[in-house]
Amino acid sequence: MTPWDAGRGEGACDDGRRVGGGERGGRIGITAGPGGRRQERLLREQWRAARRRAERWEAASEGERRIAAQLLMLTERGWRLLVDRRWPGTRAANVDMLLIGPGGVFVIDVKNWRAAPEPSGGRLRAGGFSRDEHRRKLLAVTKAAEGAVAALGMSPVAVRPLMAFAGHRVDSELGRLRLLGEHEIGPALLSERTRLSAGSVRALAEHLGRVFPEYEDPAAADRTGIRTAQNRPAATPAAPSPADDGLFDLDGLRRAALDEARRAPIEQWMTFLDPDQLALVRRNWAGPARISGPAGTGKTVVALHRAAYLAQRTGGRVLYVTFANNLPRVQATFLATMAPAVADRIEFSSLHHWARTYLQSRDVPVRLHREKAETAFSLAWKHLGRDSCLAEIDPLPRYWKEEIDHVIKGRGITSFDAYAALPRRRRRTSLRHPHRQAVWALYEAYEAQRTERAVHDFNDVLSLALAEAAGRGGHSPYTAVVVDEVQDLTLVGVRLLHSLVGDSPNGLLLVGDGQQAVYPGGFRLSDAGIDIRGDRGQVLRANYRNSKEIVDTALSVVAEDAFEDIDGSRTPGRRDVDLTYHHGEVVRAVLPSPAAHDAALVAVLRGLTPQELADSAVLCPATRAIARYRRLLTRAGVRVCLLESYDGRPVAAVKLGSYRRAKGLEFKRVYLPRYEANLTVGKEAEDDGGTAREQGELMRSQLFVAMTRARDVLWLGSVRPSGTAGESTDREE
Ligand SMILES: Nc1ncnc2c1ncn2[C@@H]1O[C@H](COP(=O)(O)OP(=O)(O)OP(=O)(O)O)[C@@H](O)[C@H]1O
Repeated sequence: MTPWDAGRGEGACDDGRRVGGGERGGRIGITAGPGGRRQERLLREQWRAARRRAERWEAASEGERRIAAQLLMLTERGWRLLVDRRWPGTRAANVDMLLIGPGGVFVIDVKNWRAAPEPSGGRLRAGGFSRDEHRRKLLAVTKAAEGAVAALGMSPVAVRPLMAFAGHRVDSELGRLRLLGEHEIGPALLSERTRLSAGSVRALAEHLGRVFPEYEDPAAADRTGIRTAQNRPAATPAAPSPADDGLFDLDGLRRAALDEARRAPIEQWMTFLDPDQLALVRRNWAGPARISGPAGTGKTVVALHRAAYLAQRTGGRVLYVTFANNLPRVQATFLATMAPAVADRIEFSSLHHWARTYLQSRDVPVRLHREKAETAFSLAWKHLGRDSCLAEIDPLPRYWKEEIDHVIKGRGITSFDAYAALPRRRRRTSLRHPHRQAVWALYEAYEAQRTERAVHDFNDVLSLALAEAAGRGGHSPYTAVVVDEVQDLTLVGVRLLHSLVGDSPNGLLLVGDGQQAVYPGGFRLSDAGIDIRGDRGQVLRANYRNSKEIVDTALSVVAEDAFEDIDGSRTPGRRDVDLTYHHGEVVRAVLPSPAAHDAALVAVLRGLTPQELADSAVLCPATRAIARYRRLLTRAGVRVCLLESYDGRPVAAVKLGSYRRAKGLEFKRVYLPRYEANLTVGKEAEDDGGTAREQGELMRSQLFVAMTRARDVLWLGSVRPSGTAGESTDREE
């Protein structure tokens, strides 16, 4: 029985019957029937041939030769193996093997130990003795390999250290280090998810072959255990610096990787980054840092790679937080695909969920009760709001609830004096002193009603967590905190996250874009006591998601809406964006009636292939519309997956959700039925002193976010009764 048979029997393939190519790294496929028997025969022949080739190596043991033979089997499936290489920058140190294949780059140290390895307390032991120096050396060589592949734009998350043990059965992990026995190594590597194309494997192997030249000190033969007996070069060339490495068409490599990713489902994750992005992933920052940039510039990509990189480097835990509930699930799925070795050390959570769990773990009672808190507000509004001067500005309670949530409680304001003097960021409607007094009275009445009911609202949860975190002594459980979509957090939320890591080097990373704020209110980083200076504030500028047509359409919605970012800078709505993607198109479907509009939407969705449908989303401004389109589509036989249930794994259904929930996500095709309905809000009301203008601006921001989710097609549905001036159909649907 070959180790490959063993792998099959132990479930290295999902169903033990298939595969070959696809999402796994060129895995061996055995199917039942005559074809399966043929494949099995081929497999056995390959194994015998690999064993013969491995015999040519002067390996110290039969077990090591078996490992070599297993890796040679991989070379039949598009993997490249570099054996016994010199560690650049050292004279005597060597690297046993570098293996490059669809599953990534593996830096391999082969061990022929009598005793089995015992990972314990983050250290490596065997036979009762510490063997940790071997772990440390392998991690150091891996770092050199990460630096080498970075020259080709490859993220460090695709490089993994691996110790292979001759004569033992092992399959475990020690931090980012994978420990595999001679039986386990082949099947384990083949079941790695595909992340590199054949062209990338070739280019990386050639590049690494030059950076890590063949080892040539014959005296070291015994030490390395495995070495080629033939064709040893007479002299070893010096390792070229990446800059001298003129043989690579880096852009070509990246383009090929991208073309491949674009054909794949939208959930495919990236291994190659651009040099600016990669530099941010690997950067050493002396304190809190911030990455901003327009929609689609790769902020989340960088943040996820950075989280994985920090988890790899530090061995500690990383907290990755966003405001929205659904996003952490999706991002956790992406990260687990991209960097499985560290996935269990990166915690993805929405801010409120994290705060509640944290308070529970500290035995702080939390009585979050949304409905009772809403009742408390309704009563306060009835008694003190609706007949006050506030009703002159906006007779509906919603605006005033937002004022309390986002401006007063969200910013941790606890006295009227502080509120009276507060610049109300991102709130356009100006409030004079009597209005602020009325708001404060409403706030106090709400707090009294809420306290009477003994319940908390969402802001209370964050304030309680902040008080607890600020008062706690000892070490934080996190070495780093990454905050995505930071513009939607409240000031108290940002203070809370800052308190977990303080100003420690590489501790806090804030990622976001003020133009995509979809909640009212705002704050400045300086209000949170976070000082981001010099190179710790970085801006990404190249949009990788949207074509010019889509960007122009989205920007035209917010063109008049200048916005203030969390660093206090003011930017015009129509900002400059560097475009790199050119394939997306805008399709406008202008229909004479709501019924015709909906029929057109259904028709276009029904015309999609299952894969196209899976890469599509229908986005609506409000919950009522979502319920309506859900019924409509389901009745028409179009499978629907609500965005709140989507977790980033490919699912054969069109996604459906609100503009807000689509935040941070992207789809190949985005359908916005009746998109223009919100465009006019607040336009007529311009400066009448009311809140319509501000609310219109918020709706436009949300529509902007929804539009910029589209990569290949942005479908804009609208209704204009026949004969209405300006009717047009840019493309028949
Ligand atoms: N270097 C790159 N080369 C090619 N594509 C890239 C690159 N960086 C990011 N992308 C792709 O661009 C798209 C946008 O990336 P991402 O979601 O990280 O952007 P973002 O700035 O967070 O967007 P938003 O703010 O709109 O949510 C993704 O499809 C991502 O895979």
